[in-house]
Amino acid sequence: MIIWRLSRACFRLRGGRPRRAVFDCVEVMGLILVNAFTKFQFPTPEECENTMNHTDPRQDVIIVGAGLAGLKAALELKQAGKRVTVLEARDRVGGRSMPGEIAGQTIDLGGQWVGPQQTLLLDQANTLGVKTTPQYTTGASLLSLDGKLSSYRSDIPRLPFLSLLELGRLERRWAKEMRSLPTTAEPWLAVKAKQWDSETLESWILKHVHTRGAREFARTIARAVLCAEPRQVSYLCFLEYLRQGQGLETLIGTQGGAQQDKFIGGAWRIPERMAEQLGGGIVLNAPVLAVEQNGQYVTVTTEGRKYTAPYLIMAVPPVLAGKIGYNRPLPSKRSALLERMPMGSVIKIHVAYQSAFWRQRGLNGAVVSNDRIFNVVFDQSLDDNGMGVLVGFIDGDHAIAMSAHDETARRQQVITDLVHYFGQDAANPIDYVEQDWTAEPWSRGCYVAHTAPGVITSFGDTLREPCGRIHWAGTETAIEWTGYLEGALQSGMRAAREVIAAQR
Ligand SMILES: Cc1cc2nc3c(=O)[nH]c(=O)nc-3n(C[C@H](O)[C@H](O)[C@H](O)COP(=O)(O)OP(=O)(O)OC[C@H]3O[C@@H](n4cnc5c(N)ncnc54)[C@H](O)[C@@H]3O)c2cc1C
Repeated sequence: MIIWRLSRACFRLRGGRPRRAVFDCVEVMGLILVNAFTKFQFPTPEECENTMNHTDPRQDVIIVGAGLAGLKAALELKQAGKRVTVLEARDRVGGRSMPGEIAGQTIDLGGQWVGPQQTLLLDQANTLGVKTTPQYTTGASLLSLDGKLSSYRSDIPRLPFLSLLELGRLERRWAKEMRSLPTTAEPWLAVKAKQWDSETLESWILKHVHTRGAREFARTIARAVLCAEPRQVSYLCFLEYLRQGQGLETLIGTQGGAQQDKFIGGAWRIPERMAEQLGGGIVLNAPVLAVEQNGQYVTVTTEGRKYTAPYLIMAVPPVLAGKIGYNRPLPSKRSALLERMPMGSVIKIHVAYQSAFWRQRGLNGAVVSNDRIFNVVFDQSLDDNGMGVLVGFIDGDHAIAMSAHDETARRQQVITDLVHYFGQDAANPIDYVEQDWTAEPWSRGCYVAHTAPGVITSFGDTLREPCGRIHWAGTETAIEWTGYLEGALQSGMRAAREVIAAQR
């Protein structure tokens, strides 16, 4: 309108009608003023701040989450010459890998063990100068089954003869069934996927395992590895977890298994050093609230800031990815999956004593129990001579129940259980440290997400599928060792590769 009036004024001037031209010019100025007042809106204080704080849009990739998956993706992208910003909700990096201290000894409040099969993690640690030390295994382990305490010297506890026979058969059956799953981590494509995903692990146990000892052992295993009750987990989900962890023996094993070694000084040093290697580009205390995909860019909103880049890697637990707002809604199948991948429940507890008194009695400090609340325990002492430290877990339903109590009540329960296992020597610890992962708002539980029946076969195929410019990482999306530090690294590498390929 304004342009039309201006060109008409010029035309009238050239045509020798100056009075009409002046009239047109006045009209134009009036129009400009009206437009300015009616269309211009003052930005809200929030918009002002957002505009001021908009980061450099020349970033190539934004990564949400500075756990091992997000950090690995960032390092891979940096190595490929990409500019990366990592946004982390907490005031520290590492996520489910977290430092702690008991009586002056550094400890892992989150992930800690590594097995010889976990080569990405071992290589990563080696590159960063983080060394391993074997888990202490000298001596006998303890089993507390239905109130009865016994000791054993292998990874399989001493059970009644028939239970042991059945347990052997069960292990062989699980090994065979897990081998029938695709090695590409697409369990929904398995020939028996629908059948195995139509029941819980508990209903499967009730149908196929008959002795009490073998049943209880199977249930304890599920609780120990997934921190969830067998009635909450689909049988297909459990089998896929076994497959990713190379079978039951490897998953629960110490020598030759996933608990063979620990990291000297703590596994948490790995993400810490990865962050140092990145040399900047990590924004802490920056919970991502919303993600907008517009044309060629993704814009991410944190409290008071916006970040823009062509691609985004979401490296947070599924349940938290589902809480973020998306301007272009995720495909309904994908949303449905995020809403149906709850985390397990676990409280990790360290207890320190003047000495590792159990070692002097020929025990290695390891305990498995079906009848106690503090039901999985390991030795965490540095050596034979100094302070003794035990580390263990309260998991599944027990974790939810104990989370509702205060620390004094939990401590009392833990010490009571330790006295049941190790006798009165365990009654007087010198220090106690706990980490309740069910209460962590930026994890919402641990170690890993699981799925109930029907979820994998209905929605599972969207697990790693990019949604526009959003790519997915995090241990839950791993192809091997989901739930572990190894799986987190592997998922970060895969997501980085996807983004590099998409940018070509
Ligand atoms: C008690 C315990 C014991 C374990 N034991 C072992 C073990 O012995 N060996 C082993 O290999 N693994 C173990 N694990 C599992 C291992 O720690 C995890 O698999 C791994 O750390 C997951 O890494 P990740 O990067 O996928 O996710 P995370 O570590 O969860 O990282 C995700 C990050 O995203 C951040 N975040 C979440 N939401 C947002 C948001 N909206 N905006 C910004 N940031 C956000 C979180 O703060 C977090 O830092 C254990 C875990 C726990 C808790």
